[in-house]
Formats: sequence, structure tokens, C-alpha cells
Amino acid sequence: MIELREVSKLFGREHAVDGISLTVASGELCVLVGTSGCGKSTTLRMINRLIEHSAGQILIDGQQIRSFNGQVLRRRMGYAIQSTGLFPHWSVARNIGLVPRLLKWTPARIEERVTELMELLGLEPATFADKMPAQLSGGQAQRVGVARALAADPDILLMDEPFGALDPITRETLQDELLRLQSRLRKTIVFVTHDMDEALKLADRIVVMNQGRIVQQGTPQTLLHEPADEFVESLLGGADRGLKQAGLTRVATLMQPLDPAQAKAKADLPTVGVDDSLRLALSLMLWHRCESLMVTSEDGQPVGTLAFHDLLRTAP
Ligand SMILES: Nc1ncnc2c1ncn2[C@@H]1O[C@H](COP(=O)(O)OP(=O)(O)OP(=O)(O)O)[C@@H](O)[C@H]1O
Repeated sequence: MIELREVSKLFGREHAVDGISLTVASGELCVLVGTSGCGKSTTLRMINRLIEHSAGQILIDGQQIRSFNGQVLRRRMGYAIQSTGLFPHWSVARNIGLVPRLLKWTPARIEERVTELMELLGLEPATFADKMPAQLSGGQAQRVGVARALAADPDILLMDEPFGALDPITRETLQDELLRLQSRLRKTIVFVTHDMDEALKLADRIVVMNQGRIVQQGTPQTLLHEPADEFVESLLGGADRGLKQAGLTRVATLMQPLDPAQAKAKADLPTVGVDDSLRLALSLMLWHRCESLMVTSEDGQPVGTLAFHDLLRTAP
């Protein structure tokens, strides 16, 4: 668990962070979101002491971070950043093995761990282990950055706009992979982004910052339903909120079970997956100009139907 109590950071006389209090529970994915310069990166870097806080307390599992040596603390936490920070003259495998090497793991254990992580992140070891960072695409380099952050199996992962420089499709893929990894690894993650759509998709809890302060924190649903003020509302996209809400809700929540007597008559309807979002369902209805869809299970079997009027039941 990470706790920030009335934490501030002053650069000269300027408050980059101004008395924020925040608790991130173990296993929680907490996203800090806000416009440029609001203090997100400074907050993240205070947690691993790349930046020292000026006032307040930061605790990891109840212990003040100042009681740890800074380097020791950083080795206990994964850190992934937008520019990846990979060493350009080191191979992918050597980059991933950095922290285990610093922790003096045996070469055999490091090799085993590097191979395991490359497989976990979808980087075929035989193809990528010996490549140099310059030979990687942006998406592959980010995967290496995340693998390196996970190398020593830290409980805490700090991620600063890790997918910020990627094209939208690669970015979506890596977001999906982070969610898949998180459902398996249950790390305590603090993730910084300026992109509210990314925050809504990834977060268990979103913390909205403005001018060094926290203006609201809550689940994606809470923010969408009850934005604290106009600033939060504008970050959420104002009138677009209905679509964003639909993007967070699964088809399964509103579908009607399939009536076997009607199955044949509905067999020609366009299909949507039970785990797809209502936003996708709406898009399919608009595209196919139809008012209902057949809902299929993961293995493609029809399990229900979803009607246009059902979608209106998501309204708050
Ligand atoms: N080393 C520094 N020295 C002086 N001022 C700094 C320093 N680092 C950050 N700041 C200032 O602190 C404020 C918060 O910066 P920070 O990088 O935390 O914002 P951010 O929300 O992460 O922004 P961005 O999304 O643009 O990265 C800004 O006004 C910035 O100019």
C-alpha cells in the first residue's frame, strides 16, 4: 500500500504539488490524470524518491520512504516511462535483466527470468533477446520497458505515460495487455497519463489533478456520473460522457437471454460478443442500421439478444 499524507513539492517558490493526500491499496491500479504541468510526474517521482518531497509524508506499507536508502527503494519498485530509458548499447535481454543484476541474482536465474518476461510481454526470446533498442519499433521498445520494470517482481509499479508516444492501435494493444497482466499479477500500480480515455479504460480509481492539487478521485463510473466540477467534466469530454459510459459497460449486463423459439428468426442479426462494450454494440447498430443484435459467447455460440431500447437502460 502507498500512502501520501499532505505531500507537497516546491521548486523554488512554486508549488508543483500542493498538499495532496492519497492512498493506493495493494493490487489497485490508480491513474493520475490531468493537464500538462499539474504535478502528475512529480507525484510519481516522489514515490520512488527520484524527487524528494518538501513536506508531508509518503509511506510504503506503513513505513516512511525516507527511512529507506533511495536506491534500495527504487529497486523494490518497477518504473516505466514514455521514453523507455533503455540503454542503447545493451541488448534487449541485458536491458531487461538490469535490476536482477544489481540485486546480484545468479546468471542462470536472470536468464530464466528474462525469458519468462519476454514471453509474458509477447516478445519471442529467440527473435528479440539479442536485438538492440534501435532495432525495435516503438511498441516493442515499450514492451521491453515494461518487462524491465517487472524484472525483479516488484509489488509496486510506477508508470509515467508509458504508452504516450505510440500510435493509437499499438497503444490500445498495450493497454489491453497491461489489463491482462494486471488481472494475473495484481501489482500496486500508479499510472500517469493526460489522456482521460486511457484513464477510464485502465483505472480501478482515477485521481484528477489540477495545479498541484487533487480535485477529485473515484472509480471511472463515479467520475462519469458525478464529476466534481467543470474542470473534471471538460476532461471527461463534456457531452461525450454517454458514449464513454457505454464504453465501460459490457454487453452482458443488458442482454436478454436467447428465447430458443426465436433463435432461428434472429439468426441473421449482426453479432456482438458478450464481453464487448455497449459502445461497440451501438456502433454496430448504427453501421448495420438495425435495432437489435445477436449476442455470442466467447466460442461464438448465440446466447442472447441486445435491443436498441436496452441501451437506454445504462443512463444514470
Ligand atoms: N526540476 C524542476 N524544476 C523546476 N520546476 C519543475 C521541475 N520539474 C517540474 N517542475 C514544474 O512543476 C510543475 C509540475 O510538473 P510535472 O512534470 O509534475 O507535471 P505533469 O503533470 O507531469 O506534466 P506533463 O504531463 O506535461 O508531464 C510544472 O509547473 C513544472 O514546470
